[in-house]
Amino acid sequence: MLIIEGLSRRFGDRLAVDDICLEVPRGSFVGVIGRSGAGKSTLLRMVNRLAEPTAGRILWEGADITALRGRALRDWRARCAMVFQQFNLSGRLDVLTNVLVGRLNHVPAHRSLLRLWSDEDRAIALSALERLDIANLASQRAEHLSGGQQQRVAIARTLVQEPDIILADEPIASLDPRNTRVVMDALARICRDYGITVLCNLHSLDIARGYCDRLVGLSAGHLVFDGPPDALDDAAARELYGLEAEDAVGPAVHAPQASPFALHA
Ligand SMILES: Nc1ncnc2c1ncn2[C@@H]1O[C@H](COP(=O)(O)OP(=O)(O)OP(=O)(O)O)[C@@H](O)[C@H]1O
Repeated sequence: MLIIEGLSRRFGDRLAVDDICLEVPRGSFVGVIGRSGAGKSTLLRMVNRLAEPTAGRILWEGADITALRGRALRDWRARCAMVFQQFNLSGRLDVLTNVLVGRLNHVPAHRSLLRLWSDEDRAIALSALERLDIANLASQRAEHLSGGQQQRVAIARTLVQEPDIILADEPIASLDPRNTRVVMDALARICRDYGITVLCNLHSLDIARGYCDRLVGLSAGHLVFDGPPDALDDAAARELYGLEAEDAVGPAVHAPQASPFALHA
């Protein structure tokens, strides 16, 4: 269980996140929604301590994450993997090596520095690529892949970290509709198959409603909605998005039902 207690973050005189409280059971797929500047990224970044809270606490399985320092903090960051909009791959390195970077916390420093990956680590990385249906790309340079393929490599990299939580910060913002589905399907499958908690910032309300089992809506740093997608009616969407609501509210883009987690390159 992830518990967020009275979490705030101030930048100068602006409260980016203001006194947020949440309880997220393990294995949830939570969509964090709201207009630009609402505080979504800041909230996610605080969970893995890329941003420091000004006030409040974050607890994971009862442990106070906000108090972690040094090695314990590095371990937490490995268990709390991030997926970014811009993939953050090393373009000149091949796909397999990019995924192996996710194993850094599991191997001795001298081996990772010399890139002496064990057969076991390679097998784990290949297996993650297979799970994402891109094992055939293992030897290609990352910069030669499409955006959707690169995001799947980034997700494979998080998988080999063996995380408890995946924090996905606008993971589909730079993808076309087809790749959007492929990447969201992958996150949904990981959440379901491995019981990994996924917190996913999304601009598209349609995608959030179609894929997430819970939506958390932020407005100017405040929590203004927390509930299942069906409970987000037009009035709630209007409170979240204001004048943008008519653009934001549309039919939900549902994960495919017949073969919900089919992935195609
Ligand atoms: N490092 C920073 N320094 C100063 N202000 C910041 C910093 N990071 C975020 N902010 C401010 O905090 C507020 C929330 O930003 P945040 O990036 O969390 O919002 P967001 O909902 O993720 O927006 P977007 O959807 O555009 O990414 C914004 O007003 C932003 O300008």
